[in-house]
Amino acid sequence: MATSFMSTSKSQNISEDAPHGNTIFIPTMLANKQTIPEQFFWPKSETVPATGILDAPKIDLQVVLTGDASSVKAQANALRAACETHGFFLVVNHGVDTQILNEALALSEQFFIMPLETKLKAMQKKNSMWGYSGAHSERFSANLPWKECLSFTSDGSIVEHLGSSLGKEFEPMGVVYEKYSGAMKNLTLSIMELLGLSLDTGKDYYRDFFQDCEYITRCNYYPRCPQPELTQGTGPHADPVALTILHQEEDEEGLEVFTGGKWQSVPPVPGALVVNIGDTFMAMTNDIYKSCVHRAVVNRHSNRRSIAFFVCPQRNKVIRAHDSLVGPDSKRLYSDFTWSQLEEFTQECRRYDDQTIKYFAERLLESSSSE
Ligand SMILES: C=C1C[C@]23C[C@@]1(O)CC[C@H]2[C@]1(C)CCC[C@@](C)(C(=O)O)[C@H]1[C@@H]3C(=O)O
Ligand SMILES: O=C(O)CCC(=O)C(=O)O
Ligand SMILES: [Fe+2]
Repeated sequence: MATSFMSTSKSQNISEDAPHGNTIFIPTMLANKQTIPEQFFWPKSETVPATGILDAPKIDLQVVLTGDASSVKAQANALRAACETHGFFLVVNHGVDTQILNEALALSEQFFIMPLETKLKAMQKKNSMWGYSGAHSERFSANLPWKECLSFTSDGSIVEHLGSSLGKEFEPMGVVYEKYSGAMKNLTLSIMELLGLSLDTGKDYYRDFFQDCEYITRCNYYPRCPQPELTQGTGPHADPVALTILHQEEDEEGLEVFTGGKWQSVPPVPGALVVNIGDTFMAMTNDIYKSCVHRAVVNRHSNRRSIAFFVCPQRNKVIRAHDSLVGPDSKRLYSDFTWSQLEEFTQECRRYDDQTIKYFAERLLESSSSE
């Protein structure tokens, strides 16, 4: 099937063999138009503006790692209060090198403003999370998010992947994202220690479980949009993974959380990283901690960049709530599962949204009761 690419210049000679026969939409090439294609329209119910600012606690990691017992307990209690309600918190004094954080953001923008031909060389292939995506239009044909993504998975060298798909001149870019991912992995393990303390499962319980975790480092680019009120940068969803560490650029708002019955903005805080509980960790707490619905909105005046570090358990490890978290008066809400099963469900069975884990849990219970 011939495939067209939505670009500003019809004469642009670009590849005709887009994956899966979809029309590929490239938001950076649509940003200067007066209107947006209808494929980017989202239901009005999902584009209700935010009416509040989230009060997310600032967890000081230096205090957690070096403070006295009472200071650590105070941090653990603040973390618990946030995770029991909306699952979002900020980490400050996180120890991640500011230069790596800034370089990773800057390099992502350099990639997204490159010619389409270059970006298409790194196009995501079917059933692979690795690579470039233009509004996920290679996968979906409606409710497209107004964003472009470049995702790096932990199953291989980012340097080799970029070098082989884009050319040796991109290998230094791979070095930056390998350093970035390594720093985020270390930060993840420190956060897992505090989560263990906050749940009284012990400092090492989740740290040990996620020692061999998988991850996806995803650069998001949200170009300015001529009709932001009609679309979404990233639609309402809960992250299916265990934990997400989000680095958002300091002078652009966009991230919003649905909690307290309304959308609430999570404005950038200089020096802070945003962390949110994902569905997998919520299941590991038998829903004591919440994986909240969130989204990213866009605007007509400026671009926005973010880098999401998605933490997933090693794909065949059994995900099961610690016995101490399933009280005598409560039942296990999830049958045992693996990340591999949940990831397949998100990619194959239905498009990811704010109900996915509910449907997945029902599917698990059905299959375990039929065994
Ligand atoms: C397993 C995953 C699927 C998505 C990336 C991720 O690694 C974790 C978050 C998921 C996602 C961001 C949730 C919202 C919808 C989605 C399609 C997106 O907007 O990017 C999801 C990601 C995906 O590429 O499927
Ligand atoms: O870019 C953002 O602010 C949020 C992105 C997000 O929620 C995601 O990629 O899962
Ligand atoms: Fe998310």
